[in-house]
Amino acid sequence: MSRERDPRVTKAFSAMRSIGIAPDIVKPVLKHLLKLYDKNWELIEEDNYRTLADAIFESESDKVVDKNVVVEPEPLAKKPHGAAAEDQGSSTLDNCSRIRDLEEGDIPHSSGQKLAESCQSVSVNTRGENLVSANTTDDSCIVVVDQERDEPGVLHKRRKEVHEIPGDRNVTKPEKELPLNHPPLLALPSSNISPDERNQPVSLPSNYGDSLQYTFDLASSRCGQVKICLRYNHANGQPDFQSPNLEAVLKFAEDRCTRAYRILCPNFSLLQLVKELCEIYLELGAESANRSLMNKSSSVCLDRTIGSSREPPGTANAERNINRRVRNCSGSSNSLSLAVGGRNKRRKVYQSDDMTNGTEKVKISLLDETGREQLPNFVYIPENIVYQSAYIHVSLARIADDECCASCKGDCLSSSLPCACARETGGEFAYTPEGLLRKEFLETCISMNAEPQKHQHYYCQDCPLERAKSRHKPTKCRGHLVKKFIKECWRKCRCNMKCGNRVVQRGITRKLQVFLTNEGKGWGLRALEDIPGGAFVCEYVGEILTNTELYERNEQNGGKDRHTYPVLLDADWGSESVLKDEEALCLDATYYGNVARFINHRCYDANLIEVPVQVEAPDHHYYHIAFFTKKEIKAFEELTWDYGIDFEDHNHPIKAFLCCCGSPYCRDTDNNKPKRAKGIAIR
Ligand SMILES: C[S@@+](CC[C@H](N)C(=O)[O-])C[C@H]1O[C@@H](n2cnc3c(N)ncnc32)[C@H](O)[C@@H]1O
Repeated sequence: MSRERDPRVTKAFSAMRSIGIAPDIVKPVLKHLLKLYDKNWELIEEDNYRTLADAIFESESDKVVDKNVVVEPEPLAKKPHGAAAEDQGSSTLDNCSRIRDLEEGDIPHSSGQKLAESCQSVSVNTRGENLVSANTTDDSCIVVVDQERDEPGVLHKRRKEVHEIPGDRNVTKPEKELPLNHPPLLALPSSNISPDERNQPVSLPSNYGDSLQYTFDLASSRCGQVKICLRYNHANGQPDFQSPNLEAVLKFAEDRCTRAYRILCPNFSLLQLVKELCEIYLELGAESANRSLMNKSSSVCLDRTIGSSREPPGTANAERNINRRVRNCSGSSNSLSLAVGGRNKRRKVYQSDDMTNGTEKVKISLLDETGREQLPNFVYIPENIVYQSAYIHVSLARIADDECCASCKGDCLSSSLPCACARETGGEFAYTPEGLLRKEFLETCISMNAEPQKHQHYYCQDCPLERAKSRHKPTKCRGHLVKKFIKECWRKCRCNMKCGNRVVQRGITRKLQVFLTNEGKGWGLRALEDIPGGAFVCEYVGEILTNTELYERNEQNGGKDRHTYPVLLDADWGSESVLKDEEALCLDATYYGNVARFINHRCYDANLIEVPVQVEAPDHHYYHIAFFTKKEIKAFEELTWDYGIDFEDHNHPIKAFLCCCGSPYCRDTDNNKPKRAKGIAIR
């Protein structure tokens, strides 16, 4: 009987085939990866099989190195870069074949230069439009940036004038005037690159460190052209060396950088990075007052600029950064704090590549492009922690047998009947096998949030909220919405950690970033990848306080904190006649919290929704607040949540902020009046 092939294997083979890799090459690598990742297909399938493709390319290049013979690889119709099926036509670089398509007169010639098939040069301009390949005589690659400039001290020349700059000995004049959309055709044999009168090239000597067998030259001309020459001397000693296709080199390098430096921008481009390098070089060179800085430390600063996780090239922010000047580099080598100066003013761009200090499974970066904001002062914690008096007693004995699935095995979602935990959720699993909220569950939660008055409420006999406000004369309870809970499987359950009914407890998996918003809301949280609707994003984590402790805390600081972050855990408050003080709980993320403390409010059409999730405690006094996407979210979209503030409630102990959510349904009718106090109590 023939065994049926796992559809995931078939898919992997076909993804690789689409980029020209034969199954016999794929098979051993895939096998190895499956073993390495303990059959975790997600890691292999991620980014359209990027890991698999990388592993194949690595193993192929290892073969070449190991045997010191060139293995003729399968012709790579397309090279994976983010997507295996990327269209080669969208590639930004041409290789030698393109040159042959050009007219003879268009091919750049420099004096005495012979064209060799093996090497290409690339030209880019600041508009990112013109790229050309040409051949040079040695194994170096040359990048030319043609930047039009009109700043004093830097000549502004149109492209067709570029070749007429006196003193620019390195730039070859093409015979013909180029069509407007045609790239500048400049081929510069690296050996001929010499400094012009103004800017000396930055050059690392070939004996810079024992292993550094390359030279790296940067030179600029008066017309604003910057030339980079890279020479790798090892190649000279290898008779079999063949210059690789430049397009492949760039794409490999992009892939490698993306992984090594954890670049999250899908549009990361090495060419853009090179372009920025040239532009920074030009800008520094143009500033004569900074000449000494340029001579002494520019190479250090440039290294840092590139090595640090500034906005990845290719993004709007990277474009903006081009106009900034590096004046000073500070911070330790792994601190990504970088000082960037504008022409007349100093600016600081605070960045951290992981504000969680390694406490989450994924890194979460922090970015302030304006340099205006103080870094948030709080301690990052990935899980809630009791401040002092909150009564949270977690013990196996308190979990009754019918409150867990003690007879389940493997993945509860794969069983035809809902397990005991699912019965606690309301008879059905809340999650799909893909780990998303089921549509009906999500829709009910959204409707409950949008129109709470249409849903059932609990009314406490003795409301802890009112009691905290006035011990002697508490007013009537205003009601607490009866919430829809998720009960996840936990320790006493016999399913495994990969069970589909364990989502929130696995923690953050999405790529997120804390950034400074432009609308005056302070810091905010955004997605760095597309996230489907119904996906878990993060939990609201903070100190677990009793309602009284929260009230006292607020009294003590007199509402001085610009941002306060309490959330009530009031789902069960009305179910008991008198709730003990230590059981009326809330979460405060002001001093201890996670990324959720940065989620800003948006009236009605926020993209996140909070769902109460029970993990360890069997009662509803304590539970987790989990944020799920209401709909698909695009990369770089800010993540928002409707705090449920009644902006008209002027008697609330904490004054609401002036809402700048920008929603067409904004409930704050006061938002064109003078600013109110900041700080809120959320729900
Ligand atoms: C949970 S925090 C969100 C993170 C906060 N922006 C920060 O910088 O730390 C809530 C505070 O953010 C600010 N905020 C949130 N949403 C806002 C909005 N729509 N308009 C104005 N301020 C907002 C308010 O100061 C509020 O007290």
